[in-house]
Amino acid sequence: MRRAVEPRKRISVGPTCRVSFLPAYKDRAHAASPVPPNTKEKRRENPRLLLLRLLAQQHLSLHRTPMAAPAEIGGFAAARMAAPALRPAPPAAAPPQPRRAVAARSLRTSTSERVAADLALGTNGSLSAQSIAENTADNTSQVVSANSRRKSKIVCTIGPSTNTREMIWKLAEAGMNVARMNMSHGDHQSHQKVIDLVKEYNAKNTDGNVIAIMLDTKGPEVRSGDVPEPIMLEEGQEFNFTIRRGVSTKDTVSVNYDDFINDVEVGDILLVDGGMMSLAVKSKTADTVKCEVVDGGELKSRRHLNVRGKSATLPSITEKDWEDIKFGVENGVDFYAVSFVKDAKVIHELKDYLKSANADIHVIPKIESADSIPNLQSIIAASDGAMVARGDLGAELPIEEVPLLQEEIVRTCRSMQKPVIVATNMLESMIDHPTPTRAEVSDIAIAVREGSDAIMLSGETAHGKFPLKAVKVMHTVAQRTESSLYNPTTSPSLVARPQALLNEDFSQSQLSKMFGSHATMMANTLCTPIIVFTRTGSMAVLLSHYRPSSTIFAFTNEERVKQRLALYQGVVPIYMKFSDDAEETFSRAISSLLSAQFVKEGDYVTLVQSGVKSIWREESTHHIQVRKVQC
Ligand SMILES: Nc1ncnc2c1ncn2[C@@H]1O[C@H](COP(=O)(O)OP(=O)(O)OP(=O)(O)O)[C@@H](O)[C@H]1O
Ligand SMILES: CC(=O)C(=O)O
Repeated sequence: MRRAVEPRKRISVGPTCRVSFLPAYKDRAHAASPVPPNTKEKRRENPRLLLLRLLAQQHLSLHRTPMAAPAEIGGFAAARMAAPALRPAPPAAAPPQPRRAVAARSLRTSTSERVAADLALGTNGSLSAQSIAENTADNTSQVVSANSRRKSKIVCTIGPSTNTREMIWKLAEAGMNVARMNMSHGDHQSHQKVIDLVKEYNAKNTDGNVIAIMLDTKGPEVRSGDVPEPIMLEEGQEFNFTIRRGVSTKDTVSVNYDDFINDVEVGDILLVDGGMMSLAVKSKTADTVKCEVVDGGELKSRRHLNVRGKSATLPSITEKDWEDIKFGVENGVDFYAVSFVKDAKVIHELKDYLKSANADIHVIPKIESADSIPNLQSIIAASDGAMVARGDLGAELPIEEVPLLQEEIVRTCRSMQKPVIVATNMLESMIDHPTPTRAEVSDIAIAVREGSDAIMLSGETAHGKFPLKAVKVMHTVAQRTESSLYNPTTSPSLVARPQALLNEDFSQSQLSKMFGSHATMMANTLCTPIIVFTRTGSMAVLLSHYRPSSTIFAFTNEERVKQRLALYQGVVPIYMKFSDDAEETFSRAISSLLSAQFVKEGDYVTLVQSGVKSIWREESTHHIQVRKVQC
C-alpha cells in the first residue's frame, strides 16, 4: 500500500514565487524572534530569513550528470554571486503574493541548462508559505521529539556481568549501540555466544535499534599472569616480575612477554592496570625484574603492565590477534578496535588482509601507544575512525596529556569525517556504586561537547555491579548535554560552513559536502528530522559529520551498511529494500517511521537523496525535499 507522504504536484516557478514565499516566512520568523522586525537592518540580520533566502536562491538541490558539466559549476558560481543580492529587496520588488501560491516544500535545482527551483504545491493547495512558516515557528513539539533521541552512541563492553541473553537484551533496550568484545579476556567460545546473541537481537528488532559488533584485539600488551587469589602490594615492599611461566607467590608473579626483561631498564616506572598501582624498577637478572612498590593495591589475574613513556617492542598485531581477526571475519563482525597501533603501516596490513579475505569490516585504531602520537594524522587517514583509549594512553604518556590528546584525536577524526570513540573510566565508580561521581558526569559531557561519535563503557558493563544503571546514566547525561548543543537558532557555525566550502574545488566529493551541509541547514531551519537513502552509507556519514540538530534516519538496502552506521553520531540506521520506484521507496520509509513512532502525522521531514548510486534516477543526483507526513 502506498501511503504516508502527501500527494503532490510540482510546478516550475520563477523568482516571483520565491519572493512571495519569503515575506510570509519572514514575518512569521520575526514573530518568533527576539529581534523586532521593524527595521530592514534587523531583518537582514535574521539568520533564519537569510538561510531560507539562500536556500531558495541557490536552487538548493544539485542535479549531477555523470560527466561534470561546466553548467554545474556555473550554477554554483551564480549562487555565489547571487548571495549579496539576498538583502531585503525594496518593497516594490517584493509585492505580496497570493498565499495559495506557496510551497517551498520541494526545493530542487537542476544544473543542466535549466536552472530552476521547483516548488511543490499540495494538491489541496493547503500548504501555503504561511503555513510552513507557522509550522516551523510553532514546531516546538516536533523539535523536542526529534531531538529527544540521543545522538551520541554508547559502546558497551560485554563480560561476565552482561554476557547472557537477558542482559544483552536489557543493555540494548537501555541504549547500547555497539557491543564490544575484549579479546584480552574470554575465549572464542564465550565471544561466539555474545556474537550470536547480538545477531539474534538484531534479527528480531528491525525498527531502528541496531547493535553493531566490535572486536577489540588484545594487541602487544604485557600482562601479569594468573594468580589464584589477589596479592596485596604494600608501598615500599619488594615485588618481582619474572618471564618464567606459571609463577605466583606473594612477592613474584609471571609476565607473558619474554622481551619484558630487555624493554625494561633500571629507573623505569611500571604501571599496573593503567596506573592503579605503580612500581619502580630497582634491578634485573636474566629472567626477573626486581621492583619496589610505589603505589600499592590488590594485584589480580592478568593485569595490564605498562612502562611509563615506552611502547613494547612487539608487533602491533600479534599471532593471537591474527587468530582473533580471522574469528571476526568468520563471524562478520562490524568493527575491529586495534590495540596499540603505532603507525599507519599496521592499518594497511590489516586492510590488505581484509580485502584478500573479502571481508567488509571497518578498522578503528586505538590511540593508546606513546609511539602513535607523532603518527596520528597518517594512522587516522588510513583507518575508518579511531578510539581514544585513555587507559593505556594515560599510562604510556603523562596522565595530564590525556585531555589534550583526547581533544586533538576527536578534532582530527572530525576533520576527516571519521567516527571517534572516547573510552575508559567514563563511569568507573559505577563498577561498584549505583551512582556516578560528578566528575564522571562531566567527563561524559565533555566528550559529547567535543564532538565524539561514541562513548564507551568498559568494566562498568563487563564486570560491574550496575551495568544497566551505567548505560542509563550515560544515556541521560549524553542526551542532556546534546540538548544544550543542538539548537538550530543558536548554531551560527552551521551558517558559516557553506562559505568555507565554496572556496574549495567542485569535485564530486566537494559537491556532496556542500549538499550535505545545505541539507543540514535546511533540516535545522525547518526543525525536521532527515531521511536519507543510502546504498553505501556515505551520505549518512556526511550528514552525521555536519551534526544536524535532529535525527538522521538512514535507510539502506545493505545489511553491512546498516550495522556500521550504528556507530555514527545522530544516525538511526534502518534496513529496507529499495523499490525501482523512488516514490514507493519514500512511502515505505515514512510508513516504517510512522509504525515505529519515530514520526507522526503532520510532522515535516527532510528527504535527502543523493549519490552516485541514487534511488532517484539513473544518473548521479543530489536532491532535497521537505514533505509533510500523512497517513
Ligand atoms: N570477555 C570477558 N571475560 C571475562 N572478563 C572480562 C571480559 N571482558 C572484560 N572482562 C573484565 O572486565 C574488565 C574491564 O574490561 P576492559 O575491556 O576494560 O579490559 P581491561 O583489561 O581493563 O583493559 P583493556 O581495555 O586495556 O584491554 C577486565 O579487566 C576483565 O576483568
Ligand atoms: C580501551 C583501552 O584499551 C584503554 O583505554 O586502554
